[in-house]
Amino acid sequence: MRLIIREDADTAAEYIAEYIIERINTFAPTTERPFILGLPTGSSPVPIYRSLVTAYQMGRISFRHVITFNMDEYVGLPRDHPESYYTFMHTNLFNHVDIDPDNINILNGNAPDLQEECTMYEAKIQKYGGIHLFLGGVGSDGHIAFNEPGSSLSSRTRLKSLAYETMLANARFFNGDMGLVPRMALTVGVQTIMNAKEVVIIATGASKALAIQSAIEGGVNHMCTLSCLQLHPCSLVVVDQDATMELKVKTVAYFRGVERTIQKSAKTRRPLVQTNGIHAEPVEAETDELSPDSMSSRIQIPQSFPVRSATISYGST
Ligand SMILES: N[C@@H]1[C@@H](O)[C@H](O)[C@@H](COP(=O)(O)O)O[C@@H]1O
Repeated sequence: MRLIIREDADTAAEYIAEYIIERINTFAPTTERPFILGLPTGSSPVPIYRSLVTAYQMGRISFRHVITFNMDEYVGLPRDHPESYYTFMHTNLFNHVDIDPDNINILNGNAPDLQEECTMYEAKIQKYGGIHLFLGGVGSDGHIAFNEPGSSLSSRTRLKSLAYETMLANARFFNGDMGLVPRMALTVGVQTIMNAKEVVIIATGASKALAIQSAIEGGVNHMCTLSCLQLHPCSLVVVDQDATMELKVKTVAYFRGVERTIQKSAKTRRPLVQTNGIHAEPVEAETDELSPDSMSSRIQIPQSFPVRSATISYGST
């Protein structure tokens, strides 16, 4: 897992938007070989979608050959309800870019047979050969998609009851009225996300700090389903300063050091290392350039240290 820390929510979102643009453009999708993108809802991804729309308007990205699969949808909320995830995605992204409506996949929370809907969704993802990049957010209790605490780490797309904490958090979208928040949702499973070739998570704000601490410094645990990413060969978590508040100084220093090393290596333009089928930056020992105000400046970094390429390169464990 890699952790990228940015000053605030906007710069964290900007980082991810640029990352997605780079991934899609490098992939150079076509009709025969589309890019398969998993997408989340929630307030955290909104600035990412805003940046993607701007990039599209500037001609920097096209969604013509991108196929999307959304993470989840409420059960029983009409599709055109202002708070349905269908409406959210169209308002924030799909209505503003050149995506083919046939390439948009969102679970139907009003399907006559919800189990069948979930089974078909999984099958459709498989049909396309899996998801290339799954973007996600995280709940304050560490849930990913709607995989609430206690979810099976081997779960697939299915019907879930929402946790009280999630309903409380989402009540803000329903005029603060808990009674209006749907109690159930369809959601991709933890394993559905784990099967993506790459997973990128946005987590911003102090309310996510405990979840981030648990997912990064704790063990793999079904009470914080985001922690499953520790087992993913290519996962990236992008946070703002506030979301790091519960992390150890040493943890923050380590991940900042990794990023600096990668940036330095990129500048020297050494040949790329291939890790898990994805291009990675080469490894180089970190020796200097600690900014005086960074937490890392209080930590002694040896002149050189052995680093496994998989530890420090993009797509690290
Ligand atoms: N199902 C969604 C999650 O996918 C999302 O990550 C979470 C956090 O949302 P926010 O970004 O608004 O904090 O909200 C909901 O529970």
